[in-house]
Amino acid sequence: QQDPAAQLIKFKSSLNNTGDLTNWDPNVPPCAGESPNWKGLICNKDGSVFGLQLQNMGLSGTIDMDTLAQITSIRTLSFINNSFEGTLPNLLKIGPLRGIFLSYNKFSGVIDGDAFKGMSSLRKVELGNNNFVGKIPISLSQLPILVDLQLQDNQFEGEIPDFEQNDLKVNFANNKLDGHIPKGLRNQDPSSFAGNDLCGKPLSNCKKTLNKKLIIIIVAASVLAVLAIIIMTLFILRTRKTRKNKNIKRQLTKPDRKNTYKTNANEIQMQTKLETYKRTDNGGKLHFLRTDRERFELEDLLRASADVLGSGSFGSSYKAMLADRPPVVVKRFKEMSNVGKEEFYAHMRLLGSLSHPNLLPLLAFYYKKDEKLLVTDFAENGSLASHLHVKRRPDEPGLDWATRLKIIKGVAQGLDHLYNELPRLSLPHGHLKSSNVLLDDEFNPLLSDYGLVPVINKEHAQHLMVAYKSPEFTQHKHTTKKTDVWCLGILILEMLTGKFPANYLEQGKGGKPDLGTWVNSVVREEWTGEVFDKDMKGTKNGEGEMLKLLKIGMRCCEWDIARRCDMREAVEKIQGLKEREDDEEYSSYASEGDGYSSRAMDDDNFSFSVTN
Ligand SMILES: Nc1ncnc2c1ncn2[C@@H]1O[C@H](COP(=O)(O)OP(=O)(O)OP(=O)(O)O)[C@@H](O)[C@H]1O
Repeated sequence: QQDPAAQLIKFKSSLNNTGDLTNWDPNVPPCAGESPNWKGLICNKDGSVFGLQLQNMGLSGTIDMDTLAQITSIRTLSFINNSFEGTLPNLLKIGPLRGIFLSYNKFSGVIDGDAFKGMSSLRKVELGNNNFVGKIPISLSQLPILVDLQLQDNQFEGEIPDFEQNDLKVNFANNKLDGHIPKGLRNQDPSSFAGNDLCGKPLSNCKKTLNKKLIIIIVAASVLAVLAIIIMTLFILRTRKTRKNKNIKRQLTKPDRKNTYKTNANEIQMQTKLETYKRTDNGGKLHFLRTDRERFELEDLLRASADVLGSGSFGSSYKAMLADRPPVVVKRFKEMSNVGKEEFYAHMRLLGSLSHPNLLPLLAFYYKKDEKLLVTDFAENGSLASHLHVKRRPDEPGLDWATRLKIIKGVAQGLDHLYNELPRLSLPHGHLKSSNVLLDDEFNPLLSDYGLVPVINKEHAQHLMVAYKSPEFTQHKHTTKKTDVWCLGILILEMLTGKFPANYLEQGKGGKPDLGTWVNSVVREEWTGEVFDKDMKGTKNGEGEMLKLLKIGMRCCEWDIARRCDMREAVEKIQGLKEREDDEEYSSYASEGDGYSSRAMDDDNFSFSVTN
């Protein structure tokens, strides 16, 4: 890049009223490492310029984007509360910008629809309290990782484009906007839309929609009245079995935290299913795999009452309440014919021989050519996924930091055991994700669905198993021993941020960022303080260890396999995290608490930058 000092001096020459910038001295380097020598700069550790923060300085004149674009390390520009006039500067000149802050100036005019087109790194856009007119530029709604958009107190008019970004917070108050509030913004605070002519959630219903709805309801009611007799007759004519099946559907409700669907109908479903097994496989039997458990037979399962736990990528899972013993889980697998019967039996025996406090034991299996059942223990506290992502009651606390740390340590130990015991498998786990981390009554983690890659049909595995969402597979169609490490990294980031990775797995679809972009946006931005799950309590003094874990997660998610750590290193680093406050170095970052408002992180280091 061009000499940044010279470029900054040139940039300054197009500004008026630069009394606050007198220490911009061409003979002194702008940055000494991450400490700025010149006022209003944010510096990277390597001494390059990360951003300009020229706020409240009475500046006016021209923001010379061509000159700033010569400083290729620039990622954020703030000119809040100055006296700049004219149209929006051409931001596309600095494509990788992550933040642009122009609120409280006198900018005016229409902003071109494409003004933000392709700025895929842009996360924060603040244009509030100016005099912009015309439509909200549609390209803003297409920014994949936008989280903060402030357009309040301008004169934007017309309808709001369809914003659909996850985690986006907007403020459109006091403009001249009208029409429906788009679906993707229904969860925003109502005050963000005040002072416009908008309708629909979170504001009151739109009149037209109400009329339409009323008409629909009246028409539907008349049609229903006419058809009522026919429907009644049909009901009477239905067979008893059909009625039962309808009940099954009706009675299903949303899962609770332990993912159980409480309904008697499910019992019938499971028993019918298992009876089918018995009939079609010559009275085939359940192959029990453990010597450390009391044995049970298929008949015991048939007699058990059962709840549906849920349906995953392979089939449904049921919780079966056997008489006089703890409940077990029966999971149906439809796509498990990758190997012949003998090989399948051998592989099940191998998995059934594994024993570790952090592995959900495989108790038994049932074999049929195109469908298999695997029987495991039931985990009392459901899955990690449900604790992170299912909506809680207000009185239910989220998982605190100490519990999350205990869980990730257990996960690491379980993986370590799999790597030691299944050295011949290239993917000893293969399907590591938060719904396959189950929690016992004391919130100890138990890994499930491990070691199954060899028996799952290849096409199905590649379509649905987590390991095949890794960058090495999506890009180069191969997996390695480090692929499980990538899954571990995603799990770590999910636990720390509370975000659901599946939302990011549909690569590039619907304007969503692909998973890689999401991971990068989590770890590379200067918002480390914001990144942690707000529902994670007990973080006081734990920030240093949380940051260390974030860094481990990032190392595990490294796209470049050569740079990604291996399982051994990941496990050792996780085990090295301190659990107790009085441990030495526990609160290594805590003392810096008040001095920063945001933090930046690069591949090898965390760095802190003062922005306010
Ligand atoms: N042994 C178990 N104890 C308690 N809950 C379980 C158990 N096994 C599965 N569950 C829960 O039941 C639900 C359905 O699980 P299932 O394994 O069928 O699908 P999944 O994990 O969501 O997806 P996949 O099939 O890709 O693994 C999940 O929420 C899971 O966490």
